[in-house]
Amino acid sequence: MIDASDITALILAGGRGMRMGGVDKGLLSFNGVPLVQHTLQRLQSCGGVGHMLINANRHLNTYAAFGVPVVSDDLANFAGPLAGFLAGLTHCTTPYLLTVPCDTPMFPLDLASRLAAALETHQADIAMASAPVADDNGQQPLRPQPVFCLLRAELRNSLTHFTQAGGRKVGAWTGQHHTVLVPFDQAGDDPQAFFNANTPTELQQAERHTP
Ligand SMILES: Nc1nc2c(ncn2[C@@H]2O[C@H](COP(=O)(O)OP(=O)(O)OP(=O)(O)O)[C@@H](O)[C@H]2O)c(=O)[nH]1
Repeated sequence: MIDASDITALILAGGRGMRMGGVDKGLLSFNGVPLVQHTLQRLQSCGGVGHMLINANRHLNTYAAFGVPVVSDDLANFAGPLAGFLAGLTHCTTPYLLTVPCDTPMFPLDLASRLAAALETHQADIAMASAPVADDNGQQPLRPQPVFCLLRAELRNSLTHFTQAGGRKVGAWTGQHHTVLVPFDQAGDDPQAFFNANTPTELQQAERHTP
């Protein structure tokens, strides 16, 4: 059984945040608390992870003040979330890495435990969340949530090779491995859990949401 102490959570806060005006999203206030701190507290309160890392590429001293090791991308020029995955896999000392973006403040509290259970059950390499997303036809099909992944740490070499060859898409890399999609559409699941705040308006919307 995968124990919480076997899992390091990596908070992805290394993006450009262009739709937010180019600001460092993790440091934006969410109900009076920086998004990265809110994410840390939510991960702590769920108890499913034993260790944490912050992945950031700007304001490193500010991030360090949250009391968790900060790791930056080795890949240059904001290469995308996979650059963050690689930084996390390089620095984590546990057998599993959980990736959680800083801009999805209502993410499920049982994220780690459900991904871990699915990884074990299916003997998979990667467990990726999937969640209902409204489409233009008023339907809510399940869609992969590629920045919510539980990864085996031994995938580091694979990701190194993939990114060295120029690969940048999360799905293109995870598709090379045994990946299980874990649906978060069960009774009791918050349909807004994977709502991510890319713009100032969306951040205000998230603040108004009461889970
Ligand atoms: N380490 C790292 N993380 C990234 C990078 N780009 C995006 N991310 C993270 O991946 C997650 C999803 O990012 P996006 O919303 O697609 O990109 P963003 O940079 O946050 O925002 P936009 O520039 O508006 O697209 C967020 O948690 C980002 O912090 C990157 O170049 N490096």
